[in-house]
Amino acid sequence: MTDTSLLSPTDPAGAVAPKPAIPVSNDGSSSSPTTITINRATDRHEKVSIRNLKFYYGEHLALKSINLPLYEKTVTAFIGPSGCGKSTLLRVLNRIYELYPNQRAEGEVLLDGRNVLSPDQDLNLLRARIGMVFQKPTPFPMTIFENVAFGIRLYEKLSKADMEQRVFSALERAGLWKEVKDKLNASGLSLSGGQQQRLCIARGIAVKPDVILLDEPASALDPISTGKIEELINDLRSEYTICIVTHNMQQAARVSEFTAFMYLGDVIEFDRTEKIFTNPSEKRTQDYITGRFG
Ligand SMILES: Nc1ncnc2c1ncn2[C@@H]1O[C@H](COP(=O)(O)OP(=O)(O)OP(=O)(O)O)[C@@H](O)[C@H]1O
Repeated sequence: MTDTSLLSPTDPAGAVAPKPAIPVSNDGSSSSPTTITINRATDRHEKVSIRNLKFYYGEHLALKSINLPLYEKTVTAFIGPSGCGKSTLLRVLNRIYELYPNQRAEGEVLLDGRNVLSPDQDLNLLRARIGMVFQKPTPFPMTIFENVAFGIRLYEKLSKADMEQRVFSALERAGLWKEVKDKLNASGLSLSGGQQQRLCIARGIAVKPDVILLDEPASALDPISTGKIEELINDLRSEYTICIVTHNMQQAARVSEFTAFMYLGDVIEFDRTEKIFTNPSEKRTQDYITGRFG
């Protein structure tokens, strides 16, 4: 499987006063109990709009009805206790779940206004636009250069010189160039875990994605490698729409601008990260971030 993808362009930078928090029900209407708070921002462009998204593993409803914006050139963190649906939500966004039987999604995931769940969506193109990096680094058993070139070849025919330039700049962008420039023909598997993870990020960036999905990208790494991944996320946010699943709340607070707290297949609260971690609207969010459960 190819685990890369791309993301897009513009971000209306600027700090804007958020709209008042609107308690909404699971289906996004605003009429029901104050169990869910989705606090949309007025100063951001919605790159991805998730609407009434349900997801099933066989008969098991793993996502109940998610309504959520993902803002362009913004890092959104997904937090919540084990099994709440964080990874499942990421897996829906680039339809990677379709590699497995008996898994299905309902609802809409609009990328630049177009529903990527529609049957006529080209899956290769989708996975180029929305790339994914997994918890465990997944370099291919080929050279460092070829690991990055591989994804590009799936989508584009480049001259040798253009290919080299694209690969080199992806390695540079992923903060790996200095460490690998003298051994581009060594196996990707010969790198350390942290380097392998940055190689996977380089592979994703190389196809010029719009969105990058990071599923616990640093949880298998030592603190120094984790720091490098966080630096890289900070560096990439100006160009890409980034979603990160993490169990590390300090990490979510450090790297993200928005945070979604998930619980039992629902997004319970979505807001600016600072609000979530200092003054959440929902008691369940408060209980989770203060360690009362999870
Ligand atoms: N392949 C699968 N088949 C059936 N059920 C699954 C499968 N993968 C996940 N689930 C179920 O879907 C729900 C959501 O799982 P998911 O892995 O998305 O949670 P998560 O929040 O990412 O958990 P964690 O933090 O432990 O990684 C859980 O109830 C889980 O048991």
